Amino acid sequence: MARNRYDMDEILEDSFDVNQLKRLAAYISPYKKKMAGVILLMLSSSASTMMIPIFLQNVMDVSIPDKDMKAIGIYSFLTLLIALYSAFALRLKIKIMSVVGQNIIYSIRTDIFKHLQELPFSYYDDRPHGKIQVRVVNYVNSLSDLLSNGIVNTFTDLCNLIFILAFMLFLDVKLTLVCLCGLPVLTVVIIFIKKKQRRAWQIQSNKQSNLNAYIAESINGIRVTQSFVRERENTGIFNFLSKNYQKSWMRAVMFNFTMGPSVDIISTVTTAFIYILGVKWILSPDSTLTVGVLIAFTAYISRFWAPINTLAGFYNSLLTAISYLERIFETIDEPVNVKDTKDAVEMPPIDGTVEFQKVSFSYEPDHKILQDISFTAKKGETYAIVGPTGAGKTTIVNLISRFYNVDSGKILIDGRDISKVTLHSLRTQMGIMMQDSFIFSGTIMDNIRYGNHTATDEEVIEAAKTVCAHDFIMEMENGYQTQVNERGSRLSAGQRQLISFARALLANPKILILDEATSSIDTETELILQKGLNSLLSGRTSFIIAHRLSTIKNADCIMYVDQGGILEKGSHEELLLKKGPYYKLYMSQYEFLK
Ligand SMILES: Nc1ncnc2c1ncn2[C@@H]1O[C@H](COP(=O)(O)OP(=O)(O)OP(=O)(O)O)[C@@H](O)[C@H]1O
Repeated sequence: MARNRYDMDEILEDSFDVNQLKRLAAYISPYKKKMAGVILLMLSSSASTMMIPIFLQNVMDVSIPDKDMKAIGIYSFLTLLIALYSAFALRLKIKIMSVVGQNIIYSIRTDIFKHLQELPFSYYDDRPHGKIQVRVVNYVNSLSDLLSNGIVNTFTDLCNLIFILAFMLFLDVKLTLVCLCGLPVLTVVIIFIKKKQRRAWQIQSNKQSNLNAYIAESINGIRVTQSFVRERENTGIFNFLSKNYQKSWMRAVMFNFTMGPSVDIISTVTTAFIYILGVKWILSPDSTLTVGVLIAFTAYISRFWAPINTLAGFYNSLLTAISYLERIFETIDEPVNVKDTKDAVEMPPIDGTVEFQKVSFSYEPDHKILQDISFTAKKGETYAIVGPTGAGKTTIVNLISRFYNVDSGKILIDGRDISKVTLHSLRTQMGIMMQDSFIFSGTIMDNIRYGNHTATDEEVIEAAKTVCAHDFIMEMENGYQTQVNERGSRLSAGQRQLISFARALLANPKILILDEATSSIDTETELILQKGLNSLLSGRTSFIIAHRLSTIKNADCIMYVDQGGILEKGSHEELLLKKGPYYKLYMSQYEFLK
């Protein structure tokens, strides 16, 4: 998959896929009864308001000439009642549809988030995180208007149009035909701008995504930015992206704003024609058209164009929503290529033998990172993986947890191919401490307990003691209940590592993976920690990646990885005797310390 950046637009869909609306309909479906109820309510309200011009006609043509004050009073009272009922119906509609709209949005957002939780590392490797966030938050929110008002209003307005047409035809067929002459003109306007309008909204969604990606990247990298005094350059990039967003937005809304005025112009012109022709027809000697009918008819014309205006608005929000829906469903459809196979079985309690059989792997096609790697770590053994930066050490341990699928070869745990067992049963039996010791917002207790919700406070404290984290935690204002921020910004790098370490241990794993677990910890603490660990590691198979070779000297086996393969392996003493790359690495560190 091509990598995407904040300054790269995502590929736009050319043709509109109706299936996206069908899929949206599936989210709407549970609320169709409520929506139908609201539509009926609105229809009853508009049907009653449609009586008002008829009252007007009667007042003009009958009650005023007859000086019938009682009838005028009744018509006024009925008009007031209808106005009150309409206000009540509108209020109820807003109340119900806001809840329905937000419920639908909630379901869509839940589905995206659930899917994002399952997507493999490779998905996140390939795109800026800001572009993912914008889909979950902004794009989904943008559907709010469509779902809360658009759909119900469209149905109501379509029915209104039919009612109004019926009333207009009832009043005067000729005037109705004059009024309908405006519709073909509107259709031409819609056909003319439709494609451009959709493309404009797609581009706008892209620019919004780029801007979001840059904001997320800038916030994450703010410390580096300020250290290298890059604020001005970054503001320049931001302004450029923000300007692009603004321009794309202006262009897209320009199309939207074309619709309203077009409807207004067409309605004004047809109304003018109706007045001219109406007056002319009234004045002709054999006319049946009365002043009351003409006034009532013109009252209907404005009602006739109002729903058309709303329908045009709905059409606008539909086109906007479609450009967002494309991105939302694209995320939900993103294939989870690291997942349980159909016949996947539960991994039985792991004993601990890990075997790589001719494993090859690449992140990107044609760029092999590991080539035909084979080794077997027996139950309870500590395997250290060393080698130069970028040699593939982290990649090896990521494959053991099946964060990526291998290109070829097999990884077996206790003789079982890990691609044939469920991910859940595999990963719950592993303790993984990654290079990035991510700390979540919450208490220290929560952070350590992250991988084992059922662990008691005592077990958490025990794990913290083992990794020498207990003392510094107790020195904090609320001990284990101290609140830490996302990324653990109020903790030192070493403290963050110790908390992640405790988290990995608490999962009580059969296989423990420590990727640069102690690189930020002072040597004195590391020495104490090492002692505690030795007893803890017994019985568990562990993989330790470390650049500081002093930490892995006692490993059962040390693998030196480089150039896509294992260049040598053996115990510390054996490798020193070989005088190969490990020896050179060790001597360089030894020399460095002298
Ligand atoms: N997500 C990724 N997408 C593409 N290439 C990657 C990705 N992650 C790592 N690589 C590449 O794979 C190679 C091995 O990376 P890996 O992280 O396994 O190295 P490492 O030996 O653990 O390095 P270090 O000692 O610096 O942690 C590197 O050349 C790196 O550029």
